[in-house]
Amino acid sequence: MEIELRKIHKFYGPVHANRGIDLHVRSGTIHGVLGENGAGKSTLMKILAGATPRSSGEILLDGRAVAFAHPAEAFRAGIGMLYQDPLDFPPLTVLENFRVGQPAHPRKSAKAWANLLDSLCRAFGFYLDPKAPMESLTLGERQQLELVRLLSLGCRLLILDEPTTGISAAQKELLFRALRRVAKEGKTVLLVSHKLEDVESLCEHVTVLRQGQVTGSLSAPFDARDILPLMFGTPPAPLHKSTRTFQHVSLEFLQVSASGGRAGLHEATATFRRGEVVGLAGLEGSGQGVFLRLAAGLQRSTSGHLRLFGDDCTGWSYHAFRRRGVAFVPENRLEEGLIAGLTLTEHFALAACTPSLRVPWHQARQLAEQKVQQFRIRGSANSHADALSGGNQQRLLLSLIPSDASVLLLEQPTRGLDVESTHWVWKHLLRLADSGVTILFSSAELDEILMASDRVLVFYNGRIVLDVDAQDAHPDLVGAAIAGRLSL
Ligand SMILES: Nc1ncnc2c1ncn2[C@@H]1O[C@H](COP(=O)(O)OP(=O)(O)OP(=O)(O)O)[C@@H](O)[C@H]1O
Repeated sequence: MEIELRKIHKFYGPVHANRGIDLHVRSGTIHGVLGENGAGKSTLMKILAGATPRSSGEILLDGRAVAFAHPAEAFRAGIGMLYQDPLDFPPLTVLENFRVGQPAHPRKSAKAWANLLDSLCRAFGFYLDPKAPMESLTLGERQQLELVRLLSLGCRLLILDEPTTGISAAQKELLFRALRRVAKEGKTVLLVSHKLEDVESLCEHVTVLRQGQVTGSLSAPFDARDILPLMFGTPPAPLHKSTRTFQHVSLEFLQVSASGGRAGLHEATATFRRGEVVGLAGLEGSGQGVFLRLAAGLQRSTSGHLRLFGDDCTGWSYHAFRRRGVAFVPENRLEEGLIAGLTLTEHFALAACTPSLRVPWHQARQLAEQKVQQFRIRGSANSHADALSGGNQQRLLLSLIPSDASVLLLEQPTRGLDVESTHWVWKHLLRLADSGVTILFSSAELDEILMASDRVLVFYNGRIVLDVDAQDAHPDLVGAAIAGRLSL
């Protein structure tokens, strides 16, 4: 399917998110759309997928002008979009999710649907248990299911919004192989990303957006020196880490085991100190998620002990951890971290958690306005959390971290952020660490782990298999540990 977008404009009230965008994508190609946070990429893709109306401009599919009032219309025209957080139904099984949107075949048995799913998965090298509850799947697996579902429904243009954030390197490789195959079969793929490496390894063409406008279109082979100025104007400043020493113990894990995730956690022992930044690496579901949630009181251990500032905190509730200064920033911003439909002011009013029944609106509003400035959130105190771009939602989440936090636990703190926002987030976090906050974070990006950590813990199959200081954390060593080729 050949796509041509002409002079697309989109206003969200006063926000001019797309400012006359032209985009031409040839049939059977993989085309990248790159841009920093808030550049207008998701808006443009949502317009193409019928999820939001354009303010003006034209869309041509195979030379024919189209107008979609609804995603279902775009879908019927062969356009499918795989969102950053796939739009699936967590309480349903894999097979039930696969059947969503499929035409009714009263005589087609569950077995026949399972066989269809199985054959599609096999073709791409995916393995998905049709009976598994959706909520037990990793993000990468949820993506795989959505991909085969969209293809089985006859999509000829696949739009993927930041598909490689939060998935493992192995899952990324599988996904890229699948997308190359899809393009070879003549389908068109649009890949929205911040990551040059993804575009370099997958795309034949790339269009770069900045502040709602196209700043350039390039064809492979790409050179980062050409692309970065198109994305950011001037290249972002490199991250500077101060050298710190760590003495006082804040958090301890002593032989802690727990169930949950894909591999659970087995006899984890580790000690963390004030001011230390510790990166938790590992393939998705290798135990690092369970580890963070245990430290936040969101999950209970089955054996072992946890200590917080010397006190045994095994079995404490989330609120007990919270009262002792533990703050948790989840990966799923809109599902767990923020509340869609509530404004920034309402978020600060909720976070204030006063024991009285009176809501401190005035203070909450002032705080929201102050944080918008301080965290450079593109929005206002009245903006709804779900109306912010992904990067701005992350800034809002960080601005909600209580000022008295002494242990900060973050899942994928820069997931979906561009290079500049990633640097901004880390500068902010390292300032907190400098003031004595212990920071534990998980990330699917090895670069981020190596860039920001004072110490690296690698999880494999539910166990900590490597615990090293940053200066000894060579990419080869950490990579081998992640891949399970190392045991302590
Ligand atoms: N529903 C909405 N209501 C109001 N403003 C919006 C809405 N959706 C997006 N915006 C604004 O439009 C601009 C472009 O946002 P968009 O999500 O398209 O950017 P993006 O390039 O996809 O960013 P990110 O990579 O951070 O997701 C931003 O300023 C954003 O705050």
